[in-house]
This record gives sequence, C-alpha cells and structure tokens, in this order.
Amino acid sequence: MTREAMKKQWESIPVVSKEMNMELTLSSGQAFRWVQLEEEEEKVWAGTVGEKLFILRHHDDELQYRVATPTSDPSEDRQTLVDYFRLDVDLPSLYQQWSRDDNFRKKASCCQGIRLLQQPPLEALLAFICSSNNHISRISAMVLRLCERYGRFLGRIGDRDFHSFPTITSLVGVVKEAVLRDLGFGYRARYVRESVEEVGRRGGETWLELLRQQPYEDAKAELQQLPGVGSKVADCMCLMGLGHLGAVPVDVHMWRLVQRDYRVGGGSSSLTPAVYCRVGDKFREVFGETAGWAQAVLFTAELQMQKLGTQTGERRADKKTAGHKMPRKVRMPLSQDECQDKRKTKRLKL
Ligand SMILES: Nc1nc2[nH]c(O)nc2c(=O)[nH]1
Repeated sequence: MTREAMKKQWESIPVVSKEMNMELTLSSGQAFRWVQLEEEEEKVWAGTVGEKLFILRHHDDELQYRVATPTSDPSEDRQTLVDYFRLDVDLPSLYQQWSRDDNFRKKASCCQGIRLLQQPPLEALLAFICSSNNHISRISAMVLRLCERYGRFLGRIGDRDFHSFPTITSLVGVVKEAVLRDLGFGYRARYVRESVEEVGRRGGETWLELLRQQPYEDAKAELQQLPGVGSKVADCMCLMGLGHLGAVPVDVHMWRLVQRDYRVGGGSSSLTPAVYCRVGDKFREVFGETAGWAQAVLFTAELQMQKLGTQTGERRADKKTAGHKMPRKVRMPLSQDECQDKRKTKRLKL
C-alpha cells in the first residue's frame, strides 16, 4: 500500500477511551500479529482479521479504520471489527461490576478499556500452543512466519507484507515439522503439526466453531486431547478463540496473585490440577460469568508491571554497561505443566 493510499479517508466507529485501549488490547498477549506502523505521529496498527487487512487507530473517541484489501460491502468491514473487538459489550459497566472487588479496582486503574478479542479459533489455537513459556516478541515472530509460509498474501504496507492466517486445508498434510523448526518453532513444531492433523481429522474450522456452542467444560476437555494443549492453553483458546468468557487461564503469575490477594491456594507449593481449578473457581466466584475477561485485565496489568520493572532494570543496567542495549523481553507467564517442571529443576521460586 502506498503512502497515497494510506492518506485515504478513515472510516469510523464511535468508541470513547474508557471503552477501548487499543494499544494495550493489541499488545498484551491476546493476539500476536498486530504491528505498529511508525510513520505517523499517532499510534497506528496494521493487521489482519480473517481475509481482511486493516489499518487501525483510536482517535477523537473513534475507532478509525481503513481496509487495505478490496471490499464488496463496507458494512461487512465494520461488522468484522465490531465482532473482533466485541464492541457490542458495554465495557465500562463490566469494569464497574468487577470493581466491586477492591483488588481489581486497584490493579485495573492502569488498564482501563481492555477489550477481550474474539479471534478466529484456528489462529487462537495455534498461537496459544506457541505461547507457553515464551516471549510475546518470539510468539509474534513464529506466528507471522507461519502466515508468511502458509497463508495468502493480502497486501504490502510500507516495506511489510501481510498474509492471512492459513486455513486448516492449507496446513493439513502440508505443514512439516522440519520447516517449522527452520521457522524457529523449536519443540513446539511437533505440537503444531500434530494438532493441525488432529483438527483436520475432526472437521477443521467447522469442528472448532462447534466448540463455541458446547458448554465451556466440554469444549475445554475436547481441546485438551490435542497435542501441546494443557489446561492453560485450552483456557486461552476457550476464552479468546471460542468466546467462553468464564474460562480463566491460570499461570504462575495469576496463581501468585490469587494466593496473595484472595488467599486461595491451600498452602500448596505447586500449581497442581486441583489448585488450577480452585484458582479459576475463585475468579468465577468473584467476577461471575465474565471472569475470563476480568482475568485478561489483571493479566495485562501484570504484564505492564513486568514491563515497567524491566525498563527500570534496564535503566540501571544501561548506566553500568554504558550504552550497550539490553534486550527488552516480556516472558509469557508459565503454564501449569511448565510451572511444575520448573519446580523439579528448582529454577522457579514458588
Ligand atoms: N489475557 C490473557 N492473555 C494471555 N496470553 C497468554 O499467553 N496467556 C494469557 C492469559 O492468561 N491471559
């Protein structure tokens, strides 16, 4: 897309900032393929939803967008974004409801307007398989390379190419572990390939869509039969790919938070399956049927704190290393299984 095309008129959907924090929503580990364009003064994001390439910004209490792919029906583009950001949900009312909890009120003050994304299920599944014990920047690199290799070219903005997320038919029987390893997937290459094959056998995207209609517990149990899908990955997928808003992903950070702030954990020193359930149940008790969305807000607050901590550490280190650039990485919180593995190797103090 040329600079001239970039200058074309923005379409808009009214959304005040209390209802949407685009920056934190798109950068806090829910979705991994949005990129920030650097050429404008304001924060502008580019990314794809389904087969559409969007450019987005939040400006003047509006979600403003341009579609870089040809569109036959402009109202469809608008609806795609309404669905993706769940703009039909009154977020300030939800925050008000969750804020009856003192801890939430304190922690969420830095993170107003976190929308829970409604992502295409196959993309959510494969991205979250890549997410455990990983950094956001690395997960993004892996998922973008997967799209580049197996997705459809949708357009170019500046010097960047954008691709759709591959369909299950473009992956089944095609995706090779060796290729994924070359793309940097490491041990997750096997999980991705095997899960692709299994989803294909079960009916592909249609099967995943059917999991939306199933009760949360049943959908989660089905997902956990896939290679590389433990409790946390299944819950991320249920929440951000299938719309089960009561699904609560639990990692070591959420677990610590719940132990500290809600006194749950029963003195256990490891995140066992029983403790995992207790933590999720506590969230559901406090936040009701939208507990997963409340978790996404607290998760974002936690990442923000980590980031600030890293930046503070960086500044200190910068002084010592006189100009050597420190890597800025935000590690995805650990899944339950990894948490237990780490305990075995005594690398994680719990
Ligand atoms: N909102 C959340 N996003 C996540 N990404 C990821 O990898 N884990 C989580 C999570 O627990 N919550």
